[in-house]
Amino acid sequence: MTDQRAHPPAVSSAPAFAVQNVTCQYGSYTAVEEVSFSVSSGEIFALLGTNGAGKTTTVESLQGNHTPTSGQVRVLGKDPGRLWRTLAGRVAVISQESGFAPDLTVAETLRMWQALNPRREATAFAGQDPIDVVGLSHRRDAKVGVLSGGEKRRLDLALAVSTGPEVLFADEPTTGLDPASRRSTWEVLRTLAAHGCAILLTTHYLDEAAELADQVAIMNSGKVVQSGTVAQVVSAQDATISFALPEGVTASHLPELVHGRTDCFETGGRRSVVVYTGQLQADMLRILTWADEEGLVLEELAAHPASLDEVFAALSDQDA
Ligand SMILES: Nc1ncnc2c1ncn2[C@@H]1O[C@H](COP(=O)(O)OP(=O)(O)OP(=O)(O)O)[C@@H](O)[C@H]1O
Repeated sequence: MTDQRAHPPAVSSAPAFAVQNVTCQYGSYTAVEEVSFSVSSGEIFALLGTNGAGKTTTVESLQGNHTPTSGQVRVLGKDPGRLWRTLAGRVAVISQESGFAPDLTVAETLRMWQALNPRREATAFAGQDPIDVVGLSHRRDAKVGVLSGGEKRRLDLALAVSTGPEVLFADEPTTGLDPASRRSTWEVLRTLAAHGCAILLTTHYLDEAAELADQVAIMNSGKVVQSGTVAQVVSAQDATISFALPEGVTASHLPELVHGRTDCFETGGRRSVVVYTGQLQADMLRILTWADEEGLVLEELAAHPASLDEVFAALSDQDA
């Protein structure tokens, strides 16, 4: 699979879209509180969070569908609440609810869309039929009403691709897709970004965010509680070192040896230890030096940085 991210994206200095100190209230209930982020051309930004964290409300304010109680929202330099129409064709939206006419075929739906939203020149997938790009060629003449959920998602993507957008708001674009379709959607998103499109991705699939996003923000109870590159976000969580305890060695040696906390467990009559550490390199060096000095062989020795799933679970647990 070609990694389009290997080519540096066309990043300009002005953000393609941004929210600054945005707060959204429904009556007295604060759904989004002082949220800020800014995304440049060619970047993929993943907005993550538990159910009800405030992602949709934030995205709706970027789409001009929700006016924040306070703060500023800009898309391609414009206030989307007032000037959404002027952004037509330049901004594409993949929403969770597709509003397609069920009696039109896939091809007719695309033609109607293109008539309403003229395509920009020299964009990703120039010269290609968007229906082919998303792998819907075999359903070109099928009525939209009979498409499966996954096929409708792909039609959504075809319409988004068809105008060559500068900004794409993609709300859970791979929900309901089989693994192969999911991967091909990732390729399409990467190609759009490689051609300068700024993408806001909301997803509950953390592997998807880890795979695609240049930046992520994790929301919880209306606030951004962690943000940065995936590497920065996972570095905030402890890494693990694990190994089988050699015969005659007890885990009580380890707390003095390492910075992190240790856990011991037994499986199949074999005792193993896990060290949770914020200082992976230093603790690994201490463990290896200790084993070397003691003449021990550490079987099943492994080191793992934290995953986005673990960071997400830890932040959700804190809130709980
Ligand atoms: N129109 C509304 N009136 C009152 N409360 C609302 C309204 N819309 C959303 N909320 C509340 O605001 C909070 C944030 O909702 P939002 O839909 O933004 O969350 P989300 O992160 O997108 O969740 P999910 O992952 O479940 O889609 C939730 O507690 C929700 O119940």
